[in-house]
Amino acid sequence: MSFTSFLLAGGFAYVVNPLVLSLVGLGCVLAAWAASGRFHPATLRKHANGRHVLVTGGSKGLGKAAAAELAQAGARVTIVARGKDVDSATGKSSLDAALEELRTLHSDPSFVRAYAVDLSDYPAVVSFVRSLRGAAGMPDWLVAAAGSATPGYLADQLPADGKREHAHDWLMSGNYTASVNIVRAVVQVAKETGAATSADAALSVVGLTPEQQALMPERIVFVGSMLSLMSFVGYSAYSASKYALQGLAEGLRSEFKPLGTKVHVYLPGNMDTPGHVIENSTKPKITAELEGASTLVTPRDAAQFMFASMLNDRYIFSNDLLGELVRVSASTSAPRPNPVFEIMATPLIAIIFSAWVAFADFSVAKYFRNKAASI
Ligand SMILES: CCCCCCCCCCCCCCCC(=O)[C@@H](N)CO
Repeated sequence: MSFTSFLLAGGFAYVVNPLVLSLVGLGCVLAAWAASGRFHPATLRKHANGRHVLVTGGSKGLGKAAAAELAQAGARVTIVARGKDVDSATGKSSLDAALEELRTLHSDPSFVRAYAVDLSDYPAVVSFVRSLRGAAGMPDWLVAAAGSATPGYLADQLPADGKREHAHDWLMSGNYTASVNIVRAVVQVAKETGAATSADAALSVVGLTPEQQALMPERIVFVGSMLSLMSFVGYSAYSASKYALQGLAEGLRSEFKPLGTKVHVYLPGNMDTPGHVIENSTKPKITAELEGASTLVTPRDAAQFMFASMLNDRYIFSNDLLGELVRVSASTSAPRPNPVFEIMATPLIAIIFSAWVAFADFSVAKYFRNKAASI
């Protein structure tokens, strides 16, 4: 064997083979991802028809789009939002407007309900769940879609005058605390049922007696973001709250499994929503430039992808192709739907992702260099 053919054989074994394997893995991962996100209205109808679904943040954006799909699928839908913002033209809050709109989509308008609740206020959330239980029963599914984004540099988001309420605090309360509160309130109201007997103690699972277990939802989906698994300039406050949500979901996925409660985390990219318009008003230019890599989707497409993936029992998923790559390369305790293909694809994704991070650091440096040069 000549030295050249030795090198070629070595090169093939060490570079081409792994590359081919990685590409095959990636192809299979992406094919499975696309298939699991394909929405079939009949499938949602089959699973959601007659179920009671509670949607937080249901007055706008993804929450409202999700509620619309559910209403069309014949679910009993309850939306919750703060409901404080009143449209000066119509005199109606976004919550009332969404309720009206959703009722037109349902074959039985009385199946759609709306409650104005500040989800960051735990006692208020508990009394809401108590009254919901009386009015419509406990939810079969819980879609925790409440949240918002106010990007900005940390140096521009310092607490003013010792005021506690600033981006790093209120994104935590609006995105994380609001979501954990609704889950805790549902569990708390479930725990108010039935006096515990000694038999219950033996049969209790993760702190709930059989009677209480029956009141737990079948599915809980937390709406995170691609920024639950990565971050960059301008998103420190937002991303922290979305990482927190992801950690919560990861713990609860394991804990609620013996109850038969399936936990999911959805990691959308950017969506064409009222919230997106607001966030763009405080978004640094460089932040917008870096996230340009993800495409804007309609909340309806995002909601459909979410339900399709949930019903395919994906635990953590993104509708964005880059989001799927980020998920596959993330090192978490999330179960993998296709472990073999994902492990095969990982080296290639890790190379692309590292290149992106280097590119992002370079872009940030260049942005501020050019900014300084422009004056
Ligand atoms: C192999 C992997 C390559 C990785 C490339 C990463 C691309 C970065 C795109 C980040 C987009 C962030 C979208 C979420 C935005 C969001 O949640 C807020 N705008 C809130 O609304």
